[in-house]
This record gives sequence, structure tokens and C-alpha cells, in this order.
Amino acid sequence: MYGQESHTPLGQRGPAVWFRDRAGAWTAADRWPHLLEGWRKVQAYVALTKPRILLMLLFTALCAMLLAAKGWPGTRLTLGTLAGLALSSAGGAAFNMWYDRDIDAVMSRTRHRPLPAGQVSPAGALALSLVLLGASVLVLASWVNGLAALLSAAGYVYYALVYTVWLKRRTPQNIVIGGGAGAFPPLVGWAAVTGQLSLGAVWLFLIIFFWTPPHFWALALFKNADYVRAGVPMMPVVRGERAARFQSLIHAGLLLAVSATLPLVAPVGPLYLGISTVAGLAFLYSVYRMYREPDGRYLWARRTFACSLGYLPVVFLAVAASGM
Ligand code: HEM
Ligand SMILES: CC(C)=CCC/C(C)=C/CC/C(C)=C/COP(=O)(O)OP(=O)(O)O
Repeated sequence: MYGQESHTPLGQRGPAVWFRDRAGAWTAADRWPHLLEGWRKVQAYVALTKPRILLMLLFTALCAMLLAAKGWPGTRLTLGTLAGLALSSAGGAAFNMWYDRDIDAVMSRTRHRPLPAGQVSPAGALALSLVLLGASVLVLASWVNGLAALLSAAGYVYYALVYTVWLKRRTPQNIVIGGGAGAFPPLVGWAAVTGQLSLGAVWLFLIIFFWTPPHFWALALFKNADYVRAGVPMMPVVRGERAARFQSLIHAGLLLAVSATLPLVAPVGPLYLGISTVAGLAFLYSVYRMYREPDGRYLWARRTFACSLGYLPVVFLAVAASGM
């Protein structure tokens, strides 16, 4: 190479090294094009796993473990369970992205995902999904226990096959029934600690189960055009906004009832009851305002979606605190 090297500005294609050629003109040469390409691929594969949702799923499992163990369940068990569950949830998300690549390409919210954007091949996404599922079963069966491995694989199957393949494009009840998939993590966490399931675990499952419809329909209301374009029969598309708003209210009411009765089936105390009641009433209020909002207005729908993202960690934190 000729000439002296200068600092490395970030160009269109990433870090470059600038040289003066023999004639004295500045020219750029990419230093790490392959490294950069590789890094972009890794980022695309990570995006296939829906990482932010994954974190919330893991958080609910961890809180269930803390309650089931009535304290810290042990570092080895905790890491093994969260690693195994992360693998199956990530695998489920990659399967969903693989199967839904056609509709993701026509929805504004999802058209930049790795498959529609052409960053990952369909075969690559499916392969990743299956490898992750296999790795999850191996990790949980060898490191935790058979029931946790079975439940985590069942969560994958529920999300991939029952929700994504079977229900999502067929019925406006897709979220109500399919929402069960995202409620599996507390079951996995509970089974990891105790080796069995109990009513307490079922109640934690039900909290996420009843939380899911208002969480999703709030978003579907203000993203309705996307689902119409993609031909996905979400509640606001098929039954109309009124039905989606009303059904959300019903589910938020059931959510409050289930969360308020957790102390009857699990060792949670007054701190939990106080926090979950305040959070539940706040969420119910938001869903009620969304219900009262006229069609075509989405201020409270947006607020309810945001509120749903705050509600779940707060309530599960209260669950975890009861176990400590
Ligand atoms: C059938 C069940 C569910 C459906 C249909 C659903 C749907 C959605 C959708 C469409 C989004 C917007 C994502 C985006 O902007 O691209 C979202 C965001 C989110 N969901 Fe759900 N969800 C479900 C269940 C869950 C569950 C069980 C959890 C966790 C326990 C969860 C956690 C989250 C989080 C943390 C976000 C915000 C993350 C982000 O902005 O990427 N969801 N959900
Ligand atoms: C225990 C275990 C393995 C659970 C895995 C379950 C899992 C990843 C649940 C998440 C549910 C979810 C975010 C659905 C998104 O709906 P969508 O896929 O219709 O949303 P999209 O339009 O954003 O793709």
C-alpha cells in the first residue's frame, strides 16, 4: 500500500481506510468488508428472534421461578432454564417470521423484517428455527428437567403451528386461542423449579392469557389498515372496531379477576395484591377509555398498547417480590 493512513470515517459501506495514492489523491479502501457483512447477517438473524418480546417472555419465566422457589432458585438452574426457554422462544419467533414472510412483506410495520427485506433466505430462517428448537430441548432436558423441556417445546409448537399456521389466517379468535403460546414461559419456569405444575402456575399462565387480547387488539385497532391489506382476519377487520374494543374490555375485566385471585392459589402476599390491583385498575381504565373512544379515534388505543407493555412487568415483578 502506498501513502500514509488517515482516520477511518464511516462510509456507506462501513469503516474504510483512506490512502494517498502515488499521484497524491485520497482513495478509500474497505478494511473489513467481510467482517461487516457477517455482522449484518448476525443482526438479521437476531431480528428473526423478536428479541424485545423474548426478553419479556424470559422475565415472566424468571418471576415465576422466584415465586415457585420462594427465593433465588440457584444460578445453575436459573441460567439453564432461561437459556433453554430463550432458545425455544427464539425458534418459535423465527418460524413465525419464516411462515408469515408473505404477509409481513405487505404490512408497513413488518416489511423491513429480515425475510421481506431479503437479508436472510427462507431456508436459513427455517433452519435456524429448527436448530433452536432442538438446542432448547437438549439444554432443558439435560440441564433442567423433562417437564420443563416438554412445556417449552409445547410453547414452540403452540406458537408455530397452532397460532401461526392454523389460527392466524383463519379466525378472528386467533389471538384469544393462540395467545396461550406466549403464556407458556411461567409454566416452564415453575416446572423447572418444582418438577411439576400447580394451580399457582396455571394462574400465572391465565394472567398472560387474558392480558394478550387487549395488548394485541389495542395495537390492531391503530394498525388496522395493515391487516386489511394483508388479509389477516383480526378482530377489528372482521367484526369491526366496536367488537374489538368490547372484547378487550371483557378480557381486561377477566385479567383483573384472575390477578386478584392469585393469592388463593399461590403464596403471594398483600404487597402483590396491592400492586396488581392498582396496575389492573389502571389498565382496565385505559381499556375502558379505549372502549368509549369513537371509531376512527385511537388515542386510547395507543395508550392502552403502551400501558399493556408496562402492566405485565409490574405485575410479574410483584409476583417475584412475593417470593423473595
Ligand atoms: C398472540 C399473542 C400476541 C400477539 C399477537 C402480539 C402481538 C404484538 C405485536 C404485533 C407487537 C408489535 C411489534 C412491532 O411493533 O413490530 C407486539 C409488541 C410487543 N409484545 Fe406482543 N403479542 C402477543 C403476545 C405477547 C406476549 C405473550 C408478550 C410477552 C410476555 C408480548 C410482548 C410484547 C412486547 C414486549 C412488545 C414490544 C416489543 C417491540 O416493540 O418490539 N407480546 N406484540
Ligand atoms: C414458550 C415458548 C416457546 C413461547 C414462544 C411463544 C412466543 C414467541 C410468543 C410470542 C407471541 C407473539 C409475540 C405473537 C406475535 O404475533 P404475530 O406473530 O402475529 O405478530 P407479528 O405480526 O408481529 O409477526
